[in-house]
Amino acid sequence: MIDRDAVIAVLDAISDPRTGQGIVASGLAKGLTVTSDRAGFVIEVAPGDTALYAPVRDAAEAALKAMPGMTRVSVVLSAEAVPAPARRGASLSPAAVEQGRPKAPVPTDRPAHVRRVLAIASGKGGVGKSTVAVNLACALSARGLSVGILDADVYGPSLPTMLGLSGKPGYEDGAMVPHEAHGLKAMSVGLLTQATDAMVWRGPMASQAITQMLTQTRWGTSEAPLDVLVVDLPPGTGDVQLTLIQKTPLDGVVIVSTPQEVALADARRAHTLFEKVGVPTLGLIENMSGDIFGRGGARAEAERLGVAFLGELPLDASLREGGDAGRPTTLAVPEGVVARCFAAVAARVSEALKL
Ligand SMILES: Nc1ncnc2c1ncn2[C@@H]1O[C@H](COP(=O)(O)OP(=O)(O)OP(=O)(O)O)[C@@H](O)[C@H]1O
Repeated sequence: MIDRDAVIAVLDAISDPRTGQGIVASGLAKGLTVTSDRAGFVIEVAPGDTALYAPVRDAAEAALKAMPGMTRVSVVLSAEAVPAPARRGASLSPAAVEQGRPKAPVPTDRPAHVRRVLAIASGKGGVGKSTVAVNLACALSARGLSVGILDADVYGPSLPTMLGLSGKPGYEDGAMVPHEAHGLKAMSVGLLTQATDAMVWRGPMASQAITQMLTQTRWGTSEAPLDVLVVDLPPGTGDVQLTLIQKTPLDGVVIVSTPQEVALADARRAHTLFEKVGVPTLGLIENMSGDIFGRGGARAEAERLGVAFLGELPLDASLREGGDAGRPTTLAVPEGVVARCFAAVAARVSEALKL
């Protein structure tokens, strides 16, 4: 059983050559995902810095692989198209936003026979976005809706683990056939590629692959359309996310945050990004709410932003265990606190999306 703190300690023993700090402490390791036997994250650097950071990636990979119980490690070194400081501005600049939804009300990438597309986003990695995506999908399905889930989290695809999926999707009449798990139709970038194949997942290729999975998967048919497709986005507000949300006809987004200020600041940034491209934020969910991280931060933030607060999920070992075992807690313990929380969120989301 790999412990997230142990992973962070291992990574912080490696220095960021620019700052001299540990690579987690310096913010270099992004989107860190730790499951029971795997870990992965992404290092985003300016194009001129790849040679400088390649040894850091190699050292991190070697150090993680040496941890007892670790079966798969994915460290992605990704060079941005423009240097990082300029990129952040560009993500939210009027020029970027100009290309957004309001000017293009009928995006071409709408998947066929899918009534609504709901994104699950977070400003920060590791806040429980995938956990929320999977459990919310189950809760929507429990309302009698036909539900699909697309794991677009190129930095750390966790759907295969969380739903117990393996094997490539089928292919029929020019379209991919999604897996079925717990009544959900499911696709994940993790099923299409080895996550260790770092180079494949550079920005532009990542969004291309996701667009393909979105539009070339048989989610529904004319007789049996899919009611809602839940898309688990990669964490953050960088290029991959921007391209995706500009290309994808999202009907709404649910933003997941932990209660700490750092996570909330990123959640705020995510909300701003979606707002600017015309995708309504259906609400904020506070995850890992409770003693360790505090409570109530996301509710207050939702109020400040003028969006709905959808609920708080406690820090609960069953969520982690359910995720690791491929059995979402919402289904495993249907009368529990977690399932009740997601049932309420599903009701509000259904209403907002007119499902
Ligand atoms: N409320 C919770 N209580 C306990 N563990 C949780 C909770 N929510 C999520 N986790 C665990 O935290 C880890 C990270 O969660 P998850 O993969 O859902 O986050 P994420 O935001 O999708 O991460 P990333 O963006 O880095 O892919 C997982 O091991 C998950 O099981």
